[in-house]
Amino acid sequence: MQVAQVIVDVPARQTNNPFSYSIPDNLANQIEPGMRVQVPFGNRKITGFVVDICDNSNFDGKLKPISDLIDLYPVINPELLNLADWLADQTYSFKISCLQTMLPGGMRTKNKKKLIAKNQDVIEQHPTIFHGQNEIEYDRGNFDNKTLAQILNLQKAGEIQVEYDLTNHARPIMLRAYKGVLNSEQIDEALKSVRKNAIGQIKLLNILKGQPTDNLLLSKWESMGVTASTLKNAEKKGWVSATSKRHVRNPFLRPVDPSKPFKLHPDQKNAVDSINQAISTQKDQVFLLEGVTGSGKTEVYLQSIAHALEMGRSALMLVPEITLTPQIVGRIRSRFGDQVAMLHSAMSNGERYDEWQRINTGKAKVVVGVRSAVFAPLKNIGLIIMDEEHDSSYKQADNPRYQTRDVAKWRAAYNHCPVVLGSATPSLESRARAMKGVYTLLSLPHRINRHALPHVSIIDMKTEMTKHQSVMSNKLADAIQVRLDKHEQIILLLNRRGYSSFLMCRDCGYVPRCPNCDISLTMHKDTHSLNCHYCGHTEPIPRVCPKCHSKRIRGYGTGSQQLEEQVRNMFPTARVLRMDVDTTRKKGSHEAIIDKFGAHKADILLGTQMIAKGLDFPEVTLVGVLNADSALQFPDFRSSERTFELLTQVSGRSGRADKTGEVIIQTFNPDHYAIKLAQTQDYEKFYATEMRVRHEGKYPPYYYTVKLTGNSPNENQTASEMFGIMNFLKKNLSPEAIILGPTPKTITRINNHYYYQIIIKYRREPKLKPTLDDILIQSQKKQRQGLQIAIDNEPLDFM
Ligand SMILES: Nc1ncnc2c1ncn2[C@@H]1O[C@H](COP(=O)(O)OP(=O)(O)OP(=O)(O)O)[C@@H](O)[C@H]1O
Ligand SMILES: [Zn+2]
Ligand SMILES: [Zn+2]
Repeated sequence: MQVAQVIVDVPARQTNNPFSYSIPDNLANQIEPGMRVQVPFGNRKITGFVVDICDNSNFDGKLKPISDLIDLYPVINPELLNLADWLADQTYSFKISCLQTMLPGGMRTKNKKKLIAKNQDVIEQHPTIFHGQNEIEYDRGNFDNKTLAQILNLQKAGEIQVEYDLTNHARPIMLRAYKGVLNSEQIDEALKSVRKNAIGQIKLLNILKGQPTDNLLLSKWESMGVTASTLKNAEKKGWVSATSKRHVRNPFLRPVDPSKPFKLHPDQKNAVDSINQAISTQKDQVFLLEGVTGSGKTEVYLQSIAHALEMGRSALMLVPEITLTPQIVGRIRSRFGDQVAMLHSAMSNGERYDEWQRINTGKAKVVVGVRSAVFAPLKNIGLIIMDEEHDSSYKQADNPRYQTRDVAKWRAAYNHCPVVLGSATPSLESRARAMKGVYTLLSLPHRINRHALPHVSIIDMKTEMTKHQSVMSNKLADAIQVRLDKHEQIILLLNRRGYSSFLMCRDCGYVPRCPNCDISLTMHKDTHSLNCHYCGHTEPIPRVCPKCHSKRIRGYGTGSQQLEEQVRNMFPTARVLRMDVDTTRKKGSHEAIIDKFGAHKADILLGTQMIAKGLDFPEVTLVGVLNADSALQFPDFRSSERTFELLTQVSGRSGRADKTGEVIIQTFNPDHYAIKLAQTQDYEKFYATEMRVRHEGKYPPYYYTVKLTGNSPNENQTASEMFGIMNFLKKNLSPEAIILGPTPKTITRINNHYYYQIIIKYRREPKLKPTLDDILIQSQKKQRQGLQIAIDNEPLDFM
């Protein structure tokens, strides 16, 4: 008897141990690891992943059998099954959540499925399955195990295709395709038989004469001047045969012109040579490609990907959330065409599924995507690239709380291929590893255009005058005018969305706060509302103060909406675009803004940090940062690094082509080292300074860290549970481990839940892993009492 080991999905009773279920005899050898099944659990049926199959006669038949198959082929391949084990261990999360994370959204729930026959023969040979239809809905109730076994065999043999029906919109679209079936003599005969004025038919026959007999889509025939009705007629006469081809939704909104590789500059060539060497020798070496903004890192990626493809292998390129994607994807597609698949959070479930399918079946060899694409089912990976490796979007905030970099390195080791971490401002962790020789450092110290980096000036807002109560200094306003006069483009960064950051009564000082969270509400003028950016609460903007009824209630702290209004008033003839979360909600709006600005149909692009990174607009010669202090204000050990990185990245958008660029940074902290060093864009000095700060404060990369967060609707309960955990940690860890807290989080209450945290800092702590595993298992019981515990290995922040 065969036994399936199944990781089940029971939210309140999670465990990493699989449960055993018997496989019904007539499905023996049909079920594979990586398929999802339904199994009985208590008196319910639940879903789970098969992780192993064993032939074991020790089980005496008391095992309950698997009740249903959810997948008809493995949706998790052997590499990813292995990875899930490691990931669960690394991130203190349950295997089930790791496995679910690996599937594209939309496939995580139970979907309807369709079986599509490859051709007429399959339909005719299996009347009990297809009943003469080309495609049927797969419903488990309709088939006994024997028929199911037949279906599984057919799918393995490629005779039928299994489609997941994700939503109504995502239903596969079938297109008609026709191919010629006559030989040339038959064609000549047919030509003689048709009437002289049957122009369509004559045209079709002549095309058939010159063409190999491939299946061509109707649209293709139409582009050659053959109509659908001509083809239908020809089908009746037996000149052509018809089939249906599945239409793959195309997530790439616009066509891209092909591009040729550039002749590399010496630094670029050096980098490409080293990377390609590692690809050729199948070495899982990690490179840190440190290149100033505009130094041609992307070209290095492209030529290394080309080499991996030449070696018959695939390539995975990861980019940060949303911002970079449209421009970078365009550049990759222009080089590698249809081999490229994209995985992106702004895609629909259907689009993501289609791309996932193209990757899974080996049709797509190059994957470009955000964080979750690190789980793309690519096989035989020859190169993994992480662009902007320092970016915070690479760390997942929810379970499993993984760092993409670590997953990338795991996959590189598994596939015997190199990883390239690219950045102008590498994370301190990565740079420190490069200094120790764990990573190989490759550097691109010059801009491609050989211009110096843009000139950066700092404006002290404590002393600077501003125009008409605006957030803009006179100097910045003047500089904008100069560029407008020269028809050059400008980027303005204000890292705060909404209209005003809060509302305050000038008479009594009242500030409207969120009823569910410990935070003031943000004013949004377009929706005429006060919004909470944490829980989504909204309420109307009051006309009078709810407390003292004064009419003098006003917004404070300019957000991007208000900046847009101010800029339009100050420069009435300038064409202005705004890019932030609020203007890019609609699908395609992000690309639309980038396209419009790229085509110079606007003069000023303003927005939040979305505009800071990766964009490559040659006409931009001025970048203005309205409030460089936004990130510095956070009480966190990484706030200097974030500030330096943001300022350096946004400065890098200026002067990328033949015109020299300029940057103006407004700040209330002109003497802070992160701002001063961003002015000279001196990463080396920043690295040295910040490493000293981290050393003194016992922060990463000198110390490893873990953050434990607890929350519940009851503050006392949260606090006392967290004290219990702290005592447990103290008892189990060595005296060298530093345990901070429990303390309330910076924003203690979110959505009426109270948050407390404990930080552990350590250098070597062999007992930490078992202790935290224990806490994870214990947290299952606590969860039933309303307390949620999260363990974050190497958290991004201590807030
Ligand atoms: N060898 C080359 N010859 C000519 N032009 C090049 C070469 N390499 C890159 N370029 C061009 O130089 C510009 C800057 O390069 P690229 O965008 O790749 O830099 P980057 O380092 O990735 O930038 P950033 O990190 O600032 O986003 C691009 O427009 C690119 O097409
Ligand atoms: Zn008031
Ligand atoms: Zn709220």
